[in-house]
Amino acid sequence: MSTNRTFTMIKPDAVANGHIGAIINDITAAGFKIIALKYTKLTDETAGQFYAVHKERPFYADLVSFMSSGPIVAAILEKDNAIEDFRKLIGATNPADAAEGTIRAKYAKSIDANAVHGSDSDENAQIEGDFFFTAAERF
Ligand SMILES: Nc1ncnc2c1ncn2[C@@H]1O[C@H](COP(=O)(O)OP(=O)(O)OP(=O)(O)O)[C@@H](O)[C@H]1O
Repeated sequence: MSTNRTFTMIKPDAVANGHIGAIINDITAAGFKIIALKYTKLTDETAGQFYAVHKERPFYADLVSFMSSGPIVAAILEKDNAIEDFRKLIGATNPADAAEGTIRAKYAKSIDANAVHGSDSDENAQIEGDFFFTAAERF
């Protein structure tokens, strides 16, 4: 299992608000290399599968319907210390708590519409990347 990769999604709010380019620019400027990239849309079913770990949480239904409400961008990123550095780059889950200059501080509106996803472990980065990309789609 790779320890230098993470998985991200630019969520429907940030796509709808025209922030794809700015967010990808912030990501590459921070030293992440794009290994795979896809503009796509989740259905209720695929969003439910992706977030199955949160099934028992009170916000699960809202999260699934939000994540399938519009197109997203999915990507696998590579950098030393990718998981931790990417979570620093995006900031706290709730943009109200996100440090100045982080992606969520700049582009997110609320805890549910929080602009981006970042994997929380090497294991989940692998699982989440595999959810969206075949081996032939990684470069
Ligand atoms: N209290 C909440 N109310 C509404 N949505 C929430 C709440 N907590 C988390 N979420 C949503 O569920 C997602 C997953 O929650 P988690 O606790 O894994 O946060 P995270 O790891 O910072 O976010 P992500 O997994 O998207 O990077 C969050 O990004 C957010 O969109």
